[in-house]
Amino acid sequence: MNQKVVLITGCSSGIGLALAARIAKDEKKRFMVYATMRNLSKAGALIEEAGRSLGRTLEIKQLDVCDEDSIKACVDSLPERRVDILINNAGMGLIGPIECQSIDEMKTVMDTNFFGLVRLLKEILPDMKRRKKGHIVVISSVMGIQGILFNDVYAASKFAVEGFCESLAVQAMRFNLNISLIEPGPVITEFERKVYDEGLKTDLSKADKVTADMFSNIYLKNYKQIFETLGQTAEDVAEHTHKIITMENPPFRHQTNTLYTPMTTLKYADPNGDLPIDTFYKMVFEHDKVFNASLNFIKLLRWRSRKSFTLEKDKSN
Ligand SMILES: NC(=O)C1=CN([C@@H]2O[C@H](COP(=O)(O)OP(=O)(O)OC[C@H]3O[C@@H](n4cnc5c(N)ncnc54)[C@H](OP(=O)(O)O)[C@@H]3O)[C@@H](O)[C@H]2O)C=CC1
Ligand SMILES: CC1=C(/C=C/C(C)=C/C=C/C(C)=C/C=O)C(C)(C)CCC1
Repeated sequence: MNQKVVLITGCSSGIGLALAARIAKDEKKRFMVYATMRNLSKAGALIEEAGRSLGRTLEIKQLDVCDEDSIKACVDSLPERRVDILINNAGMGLIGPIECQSIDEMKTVMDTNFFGLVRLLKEILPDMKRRKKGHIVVISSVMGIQGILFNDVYAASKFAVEGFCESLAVQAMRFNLNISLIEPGPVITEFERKVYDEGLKTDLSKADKVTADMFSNIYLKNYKQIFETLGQTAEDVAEHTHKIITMENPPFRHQTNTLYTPMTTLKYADPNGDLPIDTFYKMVFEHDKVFNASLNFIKLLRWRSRKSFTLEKDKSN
């Protein structure tokens, strides 16, 4: 059988883990998945989730996207160094006022989210070009097209990824290669917990009172609520991505969360760029009660539809 080789980064948790398991369990067994992570001692959750696909359509390998040697060693270990589909997923978040973040912290975010992709492509792209076959899939974010309050550096890293891929896409086309940017909104994973916990620990003494207050009492206060209301599961994002890699003509950009699209649409609706900024400002500072009421309303609708789905399932069992 002519299986496609899929290499995925950052599979110890969240979206990477869900993606590796979903693609390895493809109904038609179309893929051989190399699920990679920087620290193999964290493989337990993936091993459990992979079940019978482990050793058949899924293998686990070490790869740190910040370490060129580890990328090369991983690619060299693959049969004929072949990668048909690269899924660049490894990434990290960072929130807070820039006054309270060190340049080193910011560099780590850029190094992981942006240069991680660049390092992988430097290793894999020449072979894909030679074979004139391949699909580069990047887990970007809605923050790859739209900045969000207190996500300055994280959004910059995702904008960098998007600018890089958009530039590369024309060249890729010449070699019959596809590039797809997957743009999830909030997803309930370790990312959310890590970013929130780090956010709570931020030393706000370097920020002025207005900024510190905005971060604690507006951003952090709304953060959990946004994830609870609009958040998707990692499995949901994996399902979208599985669909993208099985398409004949995959799109360049794909947003996974329809509840979030009203926000991103604002970006495309105004060439001056003021509309999303004004709207976010008003949502936060002027219409916060309406904004919170809307979130609660969406939460209620989602709870009711989940409840009726469970009842239907119970009836049919
Ligand atoms: N959760 C969300 O709301 C959203 C997430 N995204 C993006 O999705 C991707 C996955 O995040 P998500 O699953 O949510 O978060 P998780 O924190 O659950 O997963 C991140 C993964 O990246 C890995 N990673 C971090 N640094 C490196 C590195 N140097 N080399 C290899 N792997 C590394 C982590 O490994 P380790 O366990 O060793 O730290 C982990 O496996 C990221 O690119 C993120 O930006 C996009 C939109 C929304
Ligand atoms: C929508 C919205 C907010 C927060 C959005 C968040 C928190 C989005 C998180 C997205 C993530 C985590 C993407 C990862 O790549 C604010 C600023 C509270 C108020 C204005 C409207």
